Amino acid sequence: MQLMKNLLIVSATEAEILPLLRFLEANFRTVAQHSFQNERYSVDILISGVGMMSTAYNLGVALARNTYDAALQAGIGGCFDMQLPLGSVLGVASECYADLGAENRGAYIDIYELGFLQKDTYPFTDGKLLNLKPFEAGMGLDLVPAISVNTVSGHSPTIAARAGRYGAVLESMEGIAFHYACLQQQLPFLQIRAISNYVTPRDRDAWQIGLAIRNLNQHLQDFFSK
Ligand SMILES: O=C(O)c1cccc(C(=O)CC[C@H]2O[C@@H](n3cnc4c(=O)[nH]cnc43)[C@H](O)[C@@H]2O)c1
Repeated sequence: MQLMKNLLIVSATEAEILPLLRFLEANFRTVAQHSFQNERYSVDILISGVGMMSTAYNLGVALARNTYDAALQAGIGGCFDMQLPLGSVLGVASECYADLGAENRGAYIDIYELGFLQKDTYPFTDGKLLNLKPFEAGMGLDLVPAISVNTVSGHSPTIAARAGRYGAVLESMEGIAFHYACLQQQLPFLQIRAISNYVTPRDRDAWQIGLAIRNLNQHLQDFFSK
């Protein structure tokens, strides 16, 4: 007999996860608001808010209230690699802070150089939060490095500095909070991001948010339809 898996899906905004919500409403039993079940899965959807602080708080509350077998973070994100098509869906192999530190005129001093955090203090490994055992081995996605920011990169010198320093493929505003909480709880996890925009000087008209949300949610629906 197969045991039911208890999953938490975290999304910053309802818009990013609305198609999956509609799918679950239509195909699963609704047991409470944003809480669904079928024979194989119990799925809670948490709208965590944009940014690391509200994600950390709301995720902490959810993890204190319930016991989960795994957590997914599903959202859109910016991409440093222009060879990857907009709308591509990727998993995240590692996360790191990219704007927690101090400015020194044109230079950036990170939290480690400032001496407030050690690069290898658990759950950090060389300053990164690694996902070494991704949920369902990454759900068929390519796994890439990501950074988290409070301020979306939108100025050429900042973009060049962050791209050079971290070698990341993806940028979001919540990923590190999710990795941190899951690693601390020793909870299997996977962060999934669909590329809504390239990380360039701000050009909101070029963002493909609808395409990214469709592809992200299709990937999740395919997973629950298997
Ligand atoms: O305008 C809309 O219709 C809309 C619908 C759903 C979501 C949004 C967002 O703006 C979500 C913000 C969310 O996206 C992540 N994100 C996207 N691109 C980047 C980026 O280049 N750098 C950092 N974060 C990015 C971020 O995690 C926000 O939570 C709009």
